[in-house]
Amino acid sequence: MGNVQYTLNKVVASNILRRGKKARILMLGIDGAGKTSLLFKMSVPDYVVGSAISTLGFNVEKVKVTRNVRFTLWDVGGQEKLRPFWKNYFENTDGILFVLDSTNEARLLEVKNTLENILRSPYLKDVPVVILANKQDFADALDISVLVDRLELASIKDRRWLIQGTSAFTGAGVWEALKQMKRLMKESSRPWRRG
Ligand SMILES: Nc1nc2c(ncn2[C@@H]2O[C@H](COP(=O)(O)OP(=O)(O)OP(=O)(O)O)[C@@H](O)[C@H]2O)c(=O)[nH]1
Ligand SMILES: [Mg+2]
Repeated sequence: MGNVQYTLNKVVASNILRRGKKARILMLGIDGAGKTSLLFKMSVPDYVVGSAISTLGFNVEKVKVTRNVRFTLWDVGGQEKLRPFWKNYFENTDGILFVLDSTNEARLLEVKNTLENILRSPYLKDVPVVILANKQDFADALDISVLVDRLELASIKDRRWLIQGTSAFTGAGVWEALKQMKRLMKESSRPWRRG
């Protein structure tokens, strides 16, 4: 009997390993930040950023981060009138990719308020956040250190977070962002959603 149970446990364990881990990642940020462009840069080989079509609903894509880890990425439209719907996507989220346009200094306060609102949600308690300082291919993009300061990121003390420069145009930092997210999730005490 003991042996049967032992064998059974081993089979179950190996099945879980083979299936790997799946995580639900939510991409948020105000309109024009580059969420959809980054989503496709992450999931579509040879993707080239195109004309601006603001997202009215959502896009969802799967990406393989490592042999065992897959992310389901949800990109939700960021126009102000759509933001009240974001909360419908919060439940079961394992990680937040918060995207901002590093060239748009005029909207930084809006970006700051938007991020703070998201992080207040009880559904997103303890959920790690990677802030993507996007459009770093532009010469006038704000430096990471300036963004840390202006967005008062040091005041985020209730979860793991980091900021990563990206460009959906060149692809710079895009892969790193996914790896960093995986690392933050691993470090967080929160259990992963079973995929
Ligand atoms: N040069 C450059 N352009 C970018 C980058 N990321 C996005 N863009 C452009 O910025 C515009 C807005 O990008 P989107 O990906 O549509 O932005 P979004 O965050 O999905 O916007 P909503 O769907 O309205 O919430 C598009 O014209 C993109 O081509 C980038 O890293 N570099
Ligand atoms: Mg979009």
